[in-house]
Amino acid sequence: MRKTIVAGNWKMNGTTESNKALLENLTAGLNAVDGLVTLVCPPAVYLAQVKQQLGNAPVAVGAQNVSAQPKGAFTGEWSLAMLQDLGCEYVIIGHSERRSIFGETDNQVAEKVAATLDAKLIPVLCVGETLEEREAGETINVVSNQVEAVLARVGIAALANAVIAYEPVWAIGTGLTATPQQAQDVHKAIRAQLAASDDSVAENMSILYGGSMNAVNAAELLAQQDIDGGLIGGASLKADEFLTICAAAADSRK
Ligand SMILES: O=C[C@H](O)COP(=O)(O)O
Repeated sequence: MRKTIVAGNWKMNGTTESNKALLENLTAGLNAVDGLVTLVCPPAVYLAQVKQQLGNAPVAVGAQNVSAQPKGAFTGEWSLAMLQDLGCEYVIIGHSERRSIFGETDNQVAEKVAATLDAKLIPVLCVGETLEEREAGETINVVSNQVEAVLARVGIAALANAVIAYEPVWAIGTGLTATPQQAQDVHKAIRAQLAASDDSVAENMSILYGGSMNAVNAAELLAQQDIDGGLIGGASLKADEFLTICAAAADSRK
């Protein structure tokens, strides 16, 4: 059975104090559940703090981005070796904010995924369409091209070690959520795309939904057959909301 993953993307939020309180509340309320991964992705400057505070708690730590370069004169960047050094296990790659604000291309995203897989960390590859693309009926094409760019670079066998997150851009931070059916349709299409290369990779791939997932709508989204967790922004900054989503994810496995 594929893993269910509840990932908190803290984006550019937090302070040493607020991180400490958030993690205290989170770990106090969290129940370890077989097959359920709870993941937090703080800003890079706080990765060491978060990793240290979590200790042996059943919460994995990920970065929100990484350089595909191994080392050297790349001011402002950090490497996979540095993330390994800190004990990070996951890296969010190709988030729509990286694509739209920082101009990351499909090729750059593919290089980052390839480097992350080589380093034996787990990439969380983000894909998703804009509102214009959805209204033009292009959703499946857009998402499938984003997946294909990575598939063509790393191959299906390596991609088996990744996680995919479908995040409709129009639902991110807007309070607008894809309906469970809209999300399920895209997740199903992604799985079918993978199955065209390898049935077993497709069957075992965790495909997360992201875009205004919260304590109220999580259960219904997570009940969909092809939704295997969430990539949560705003609601991951509140321990009680995030814990409610984790509980809904645990229930969805029953
Ligand atoms: O990475 C997380 C997504 O961008 C979703 O963010 P949101 O839950 O604030 O809409």
